[in-house]
Amino acid sequence: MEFTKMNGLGNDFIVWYGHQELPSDASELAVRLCDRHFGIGADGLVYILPSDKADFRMRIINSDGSEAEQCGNAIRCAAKYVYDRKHINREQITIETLGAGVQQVELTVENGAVRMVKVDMGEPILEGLKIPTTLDLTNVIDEPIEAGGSGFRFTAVSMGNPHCVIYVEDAPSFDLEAWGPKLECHPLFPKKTNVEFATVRSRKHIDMRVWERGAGPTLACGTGACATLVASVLNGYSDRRAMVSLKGGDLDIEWSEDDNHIYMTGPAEIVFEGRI
Ligand SMILES: N[C@@H](CCC[C@H](N)C(=O)O)C(=O)O
Repeated sequence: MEFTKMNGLGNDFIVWYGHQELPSDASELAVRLCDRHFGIGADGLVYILPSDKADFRMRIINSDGSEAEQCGNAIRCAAKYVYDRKHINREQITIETLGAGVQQVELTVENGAVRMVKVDMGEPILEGLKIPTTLDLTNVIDEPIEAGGSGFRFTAVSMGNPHCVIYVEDAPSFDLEAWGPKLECHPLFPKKTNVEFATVRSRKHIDMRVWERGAGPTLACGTGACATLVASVLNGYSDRRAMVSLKGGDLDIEWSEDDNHIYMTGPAEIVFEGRI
């Protein structure tokens, strides 16, 4: 099987092109191949498939074998892959996702290769988060949550996949390993959650570190950056457009007042090709 290794700000994927559908063993393959010692090593598998609604369809499997509804860094990688490998010759393309519908993607091309990708990530979902009991389902903003004997406050945002955004004093030095796993599997989130730890540096700049559902600490999370910007606006901390700095680099995120959509702009890279 031939694969391409790609990343978006260090959030890395094994990318497959040419399948008609997700293989039935995709989950086991993800666990084996994403292993950084016994496999190829990656945060997830990305399948670029045919679509009857868009130019392409993307499915993403986390390194633990679970499937995610959406992935911001992977969609930028998929867009670069199909353009650079000449499967499409347009700078505006559409990609269907499992949980966030069809997304419009705009490519910045230099010397025949994609350098930057802007994705219309759609509208953030603030309603219907399956959080039971006392919390108001339509507005889970700055609510208390307890994990491992410690108290935090969180804002819940879905970008098609679930995110729990928590503000901390200094995100880059925050102990992800201590709190990430406990919050990922917190009973408030029946489908588990991605957890973002954020520090607002100014109204236009947010530092964020992520503990991803099904993958643990990754260098970047595109949907997590979008969710963090939305949470920061809802809490009154930031403007509607800000740079979100992750361990692997920066994303430009805008929550448009005109159409309520989130626009994410960032790079994608092909690292190598291989056969397994
Ligand atoms: N890294 C991603 C998100 C990947 C999926 C996530 N782990 C989940 O299970 O929801 C991104 O860039 O958005």
